[in-house]
Amino acid sequence: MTAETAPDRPVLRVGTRGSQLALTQTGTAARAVAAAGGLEPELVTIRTEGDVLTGPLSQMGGTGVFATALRAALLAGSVDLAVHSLKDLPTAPVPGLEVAAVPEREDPRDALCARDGLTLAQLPAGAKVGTGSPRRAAQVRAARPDLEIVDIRGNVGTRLARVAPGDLDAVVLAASGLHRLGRQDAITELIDPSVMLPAPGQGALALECRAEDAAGDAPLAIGLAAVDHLETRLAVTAERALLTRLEAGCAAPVGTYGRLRGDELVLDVVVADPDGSQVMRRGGSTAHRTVDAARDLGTRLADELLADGAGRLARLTL
Ligand SMILES: NCc1[nH]cc(CCC(=O)O)c1CC(=O)O
Repeated sequence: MTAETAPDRPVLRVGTRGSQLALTQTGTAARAVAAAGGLEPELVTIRTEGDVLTGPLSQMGGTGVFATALRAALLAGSVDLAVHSLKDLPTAPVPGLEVAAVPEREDPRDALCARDGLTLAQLPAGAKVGTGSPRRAAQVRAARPDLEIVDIRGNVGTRLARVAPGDLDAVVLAASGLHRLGRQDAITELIDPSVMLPAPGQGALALECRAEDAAGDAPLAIGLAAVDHLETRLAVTAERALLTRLEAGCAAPVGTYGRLRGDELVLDVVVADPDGSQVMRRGGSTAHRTVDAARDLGTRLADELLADGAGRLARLTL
């Protein structure tokens, strides 16, 4: 990318989706890994199934539409590193690949972007709120049953542009994406997690490479170790273990938020009917700050929810 510097440094080929958000966050992550490993980053744009298909995301047939092509490029050796939005990455491990680093998370909250500076509580009855996410729809409906949910999709800019006279009164988007794109000016409320729990992994990135490149003292392994962030890894490990046990995908009506509070790892969960009629909440914590304890916490909360009948809800879509 920066041809004027050190032409003799080995090149790090980094796969990315072509959206503006993907290019921005991949560029930032790639520069950090490359700088720490003494490498020269080069972005390789890969067109994914999720960029090509149109229609509601919740009906596009399951998880991983964004990740599959990047993973194929890693396995084929055409790139050495893939940068994913963690919340779009399927939980099933891929033989031969490893999420070797999870950098420090951005703000995990969802953001309301409404006309006239309005908050969720201030929107008038009947106001139209756009989202393609069953998780967001369920929690908006639970908080404000009088609002109308409109199913939308498209990239962040497209969705923001729908907030216009005669169209939508508001949309809900991830605060992290808006920050990365420099569009935080559009945010009228950072929705508190007590009202809306984010998607598992929201705001975090997953840096994935071939398993044989993840360990040892090769430049890439050194670069990845330098950007890995333990607190974020613990939080997202608990969130993703929950999702795995619920057998829910990234488009499921499941919200969860893990974070350290003092010495404890705390996890909050919501599983909801997308129509807002049923909302199940759960919380738990562990005193052990290890990846294994984080995984156990997520699995345990999922088992408690399943025992209460959450399995039906977790597999519902809009
Ligand atoms: N499913 C789309 C998607 N995937 C990742 C982000 C950005 C947020 C993140 O990095 O978690 C977004 C946009 C959004 O949800 O508003």
